[in-house]
Amino acid sequence: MDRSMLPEIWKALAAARAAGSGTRIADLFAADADRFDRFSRRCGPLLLDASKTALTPETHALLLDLARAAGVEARREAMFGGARINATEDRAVLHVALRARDGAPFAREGADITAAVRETLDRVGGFAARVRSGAIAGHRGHAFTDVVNIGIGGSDLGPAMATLALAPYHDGPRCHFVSNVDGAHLADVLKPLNPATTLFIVASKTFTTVETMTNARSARAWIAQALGDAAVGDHFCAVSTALSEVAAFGISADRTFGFWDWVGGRYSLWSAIGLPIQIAVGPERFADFLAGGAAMDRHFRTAPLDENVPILLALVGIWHRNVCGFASRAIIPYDQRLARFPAYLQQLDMESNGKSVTLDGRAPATATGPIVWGEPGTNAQHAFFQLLHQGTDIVPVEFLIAAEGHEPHMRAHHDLLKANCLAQSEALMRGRSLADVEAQLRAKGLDADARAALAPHKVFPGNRPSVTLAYPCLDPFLLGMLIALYEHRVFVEAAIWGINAFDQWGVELGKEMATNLLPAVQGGAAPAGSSGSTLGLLAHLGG
Ligand SMILES: O=P(O)(O)OC[C@H]1O[C@](O)(CO)[C@@H](O)[C@@H]1O
Repeated sequence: MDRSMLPEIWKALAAARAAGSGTRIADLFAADADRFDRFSRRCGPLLLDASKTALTPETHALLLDLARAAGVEARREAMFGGARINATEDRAVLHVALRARDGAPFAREGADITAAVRETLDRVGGFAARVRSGAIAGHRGHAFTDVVNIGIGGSDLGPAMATLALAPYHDGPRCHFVSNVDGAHLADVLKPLNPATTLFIVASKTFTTVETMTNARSARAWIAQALGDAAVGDHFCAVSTALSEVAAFGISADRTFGFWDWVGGRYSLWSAIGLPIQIAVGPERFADFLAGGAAMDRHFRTAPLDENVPILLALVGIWHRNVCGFASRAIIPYDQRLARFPAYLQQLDMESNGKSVTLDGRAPATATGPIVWGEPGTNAQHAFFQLLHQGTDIVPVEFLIAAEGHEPHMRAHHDLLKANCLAQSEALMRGRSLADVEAQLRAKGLDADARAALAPHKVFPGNRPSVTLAYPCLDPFLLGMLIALYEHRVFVEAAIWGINAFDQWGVELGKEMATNLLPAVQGGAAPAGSSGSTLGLLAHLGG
């Protein structure tokens, strides 16, 4: 099978979708007692249930053919083998090497990179351990009570999301995250902190990102003003691939942790960028986190396509995006500590797959990455679920739920959380018919006119798809599995679409224009060609 077969398979999928359009998801359960088992897959403690979608054995088989014809397996091997699959940046994509724990060598250009990875992560772990114990202290000898990570995008979202997710394991200094160039962010974070007990991590792959460097310079001034210039070195460390830029900023080599151009920013929390996670929960739990990622990698690489969890999650994504035409997907963790997970996935998914050009420079034959959004349940139910249940757009939902919370003394809370999560996927699927609504209203004693006026508003169309990821408990290992699962999902979808998931040229234009506009904001002339709108806004906002 090869890509020349894709048009035929897309056509067969469209035909199967049209043929099945009269069948509701709920009816598929009635027709198949094994539907849950047929469309659920497991990887260790993680279960993916895709049975509440309109997939049938026929469409599932076609989707698997799509993956085969698109060369997903060969591309997967190319990634694990260190090929330069990020063609537009001429880079290998080897974040999987960061979490390899079984001693298997990872090679790039024929050279084993495992030793360098191990050495750097051991250095990071050693530094984190000494910050945690107080062996590394501030300029005046006080142990660090607070750590502020200054970074943005992949140098922020991963560590911020994971640190919150692992809050029950947090036994190190408090960790804070400053990303926005809006001075409000840094100011509000620093307000309650004591410079003498605060350590800054400047996290930037390039060490040129304007937001991060601006925040880092302001943080340096904050330390210098409170403790003197000589204190700065003791209160800063850095994570970057640009070691000379770090040195130029004034951070010493023994407090600088490198990584490599083959680690994309949005795939970097497994690297030294994970330093805040290591400081928060300790190197041993970070090792469990890496082990969870590695377990998902092994599964992704070795499980047959039909048993492969990332493959199924990707195929469901393709089904909804391309065959059903749904423009977005909602990520709803019924897990408050995954509150930042949707934002993290927005970068992972949308920066990777928000592309309109294929690897060979053409327009894609199909739509590519959907809009990804979400918030934790149950809060989301009281905010935007109205639209999910009764709106005119269908938004497939991805629910996440743990069997157990970390608060055994609050069992009643977790029972309610679980019941709500399961109820929502069931309600989205089943809906409520006009006949049912009318019967309910009749039972309440409403007369015919009142029933006719009210009933249409209380109808739920149903037949709205969702998948559920269920796991025993959100621990470091499980979190590692979950993130790696979504990374591989994004990878498989990109392989099917034929796009490069590892570049991000789409962020450049805005950065360039901001640089050009800065002088005008500061009272100078506006760049030639500025639109009337921008000129009007500049005048209104003032220099
Ligand atoms: O780590 P850096 O180099 O500061 O970049 C931060 C983020 O900026 C981006 O390049 C997008 O602007 C992301 O891909 C990256 O994660």
